[in-house]
Amino acid sequence: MTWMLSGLKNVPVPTWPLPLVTLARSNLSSSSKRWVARQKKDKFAKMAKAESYRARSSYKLIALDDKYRFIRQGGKAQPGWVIDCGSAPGGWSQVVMERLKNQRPEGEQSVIGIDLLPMLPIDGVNFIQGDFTTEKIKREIEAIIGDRRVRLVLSDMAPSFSGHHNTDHLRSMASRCYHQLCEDLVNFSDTFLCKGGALACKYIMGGDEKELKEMLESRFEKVHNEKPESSRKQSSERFFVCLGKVSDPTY
Ligand SMILES: C[S@@+](CC[C@H](N)C(=O)[O-])C[C@H]1O[C@@H](n2cnc3c(N)ncnc32)[C@H](O)[C@@H]1O
Repeated sequence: MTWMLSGLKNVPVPTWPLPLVTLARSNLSSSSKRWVARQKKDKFAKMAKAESYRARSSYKLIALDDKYRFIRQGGKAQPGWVIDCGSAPGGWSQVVMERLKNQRPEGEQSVIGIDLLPMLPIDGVNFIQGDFTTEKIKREIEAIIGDRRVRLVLSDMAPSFSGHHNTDHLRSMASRCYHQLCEDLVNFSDTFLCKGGALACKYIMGGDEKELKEMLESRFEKVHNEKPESSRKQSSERFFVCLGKVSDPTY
């Protein structure tokens, strides 16, 4: 059985989309049953369903953007690409497209979504399946963006694990994997993000966040540390919102 450490919560959840009622009746561990019960009560899960968002995580991006306005810099969509790393199932890409609505020429794609997993199409989103750190994906991005700039990089990425681990082991592995993902993301934004551009990324608290913040502060004019209301209190995830990249991209 394959398990994924979801970015939305720090409990193992199955990676396939079984209906909650099936999960509730199946032979699940007590922690997974608690997760199913929480999902049924969860205000943001209900809102996501009602508003047709593919994930409750959409509300995390909505809260961050309501506060810092990085999707439409200056209140008006700026030319250039938005890259959504770890985009599947598509909740964040949906929010970006919604906020860019009527602000891009008809038929023009303005968002690149990248994920290890497949993602159902979203109008205006150019999806690439693969690992964002690989040369292959970087070449595909270069082919898409041509000489246009990338003005925003988003990451809600979460590492996935397989096998059976005790909780402490899983937590420490998660912390190390997140840190590596964040470092890879900083290198990625060094390569693609334009001067003046913004980066919003998830990280989890685990001891290395000071080092990560310093890396970001050396590259951006402002680095804000946020915990949106929709991020569960018991989850150690937080978000950095970094504004005003100080240098040009290197690609
Ligand atoms: C919490 S989910 C993202 C949810 C998404 N923001 C949404 O709102 O629908 C995290 C995603 O990160 C992806 N991911 C993890 N490592 C990755 C990598 N190296 N390259 C691309 N995607 C990755 C996972 O496959 C997973 O789908």
